[in-house]
Formats: sequence, structure tokens, C-alpha cells
Amino acid sequence: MIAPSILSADFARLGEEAAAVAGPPGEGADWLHVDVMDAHFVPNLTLGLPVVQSLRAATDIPLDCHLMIEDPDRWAVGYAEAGAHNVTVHVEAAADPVRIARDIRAAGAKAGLSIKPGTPLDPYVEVLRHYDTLLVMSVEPGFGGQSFIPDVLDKARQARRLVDTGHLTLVVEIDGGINADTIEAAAEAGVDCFVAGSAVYGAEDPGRAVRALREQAANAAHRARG
Ligand SMILES: O=C(CO)[C@@H](O)[C@H](O)COP(=O)(O)O
Repeated sequence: MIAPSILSADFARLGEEAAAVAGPPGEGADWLHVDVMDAHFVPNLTLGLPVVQSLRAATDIPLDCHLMIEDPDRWAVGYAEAGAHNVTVHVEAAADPVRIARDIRAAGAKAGLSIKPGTPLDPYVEVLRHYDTLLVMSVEPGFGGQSFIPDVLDKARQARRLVDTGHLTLVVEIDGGINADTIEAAAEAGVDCFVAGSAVYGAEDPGRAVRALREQAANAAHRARG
């Protein structure tokens, strides 16, 4: 799956930017990644609930809301109620991640847990039983256009093993620095969903960029798994 990140889109034209990556299954974006930043958990400020509500009305693409905020325990359910398909919170910010997952699901969305590049996965494996998605950050959260951190692929491989051996049922998602040079390594590591901001919205034709990334990832995953 490919999830273009609107962090790299034109915020004055978000409806059009969503339409630019929309399309039938297998062609358009699978999810639209929405980066919510509060200038506290990360040193950047983006958008909040009213924009998510407006986006929900403007596009049919499932919204993949990534909350880079303090106190997600308080805010996560609001994003589910606003119509997000996935609501992802940071394990480093959540006071009670099991309860948040339960509340997000009760409000009708899928629950995602995100993990920064320096945070190990091991302490959270049991918590992840309550989640639908693991979002492995491959840059320090806060800004688009950063370089991919290859060391995080070990965590993607670990998550893939946990899924393949039946310990967890999760979509393994990766976010940060994903482009034509890095997507194959992530696909070989077992990632299911690739967030791409500048590689999609920095391209002349965002729709074509989505298709090209998906094809590259699918071919790499096919080669890696035989
Ligand atoms: O969450 C973030 C950054 O914190 C990402 O979603 C970025 O928006 C990805 O942008 P690129 O690295 O693909 O340009």
C-alpha cells in the first residue's frame, strides 16, 4: 500500500491534492497520510481536527491520521469520530496505549502505534496485540524531506517476523524518506504500507509517482520472498 503524506502537499489546496492521488484500487493512493503535529511532541505545527473533518468530506481515500502530539490519550478518539480510517499515536507519548487502542476501535477506526527511530520494539510487543498497524518512523518525526535512516529496517524485519509467525496481526507501515532509492529496501524488510511525502507531492505527476512506487515495492517484495 502507498500512503502519500499531505505534509508535502499545498495546504491551501488540500482537496485538489487528495484528488491528485486518488484512483481505483491498485492505482490510486491506498491511504492518505495526515500528519498532525502540535509543536510540543515535535518541533513543528500542522493541522488538527477541523482540517481532518474537511478532508473527510473532500475525498474518499481512507485517512491515515498520524498524531505527533502530546497527550494522545485525550485527543485520539476525536480523530476516529472525525472519520479517520486509522488513528496512530506515538508510544513515546501515550500514557495508556492499551486503553487508547480500545477507545479508537470503539469509535470505529483502526488503531495504530508509532515508534520513533531510537525507540526499541521489544518492550511494546504485548501492547501491539491491541493494535492494527505499527508505524515505524524512518526519520525523526517533525518534518518532511529528511533522509531515510536504514537502521530502522531491523525493527520492520522484527515486526514482519512477529506477524509471519502469528504472534501479531498488524499492517507494518514505514514513514520518512521513502522514495525510489529507499522503497525497495523497506519492501524487502517486509513493510506492507509506505508513507511518501516529498516523493509523491514533489513529483510533477503525483498520481504517477504513487503507481511507480507501488510497482517498485511490489517487485522488490516479490524478489525478496521468492
Ligand atoms: O511524519 C512525517 C514526518 O514527521 C512524515 O509523514 C513525512 O511527511 C514524510 O515525508 P517524506 O520524508 O516522505 O518527505
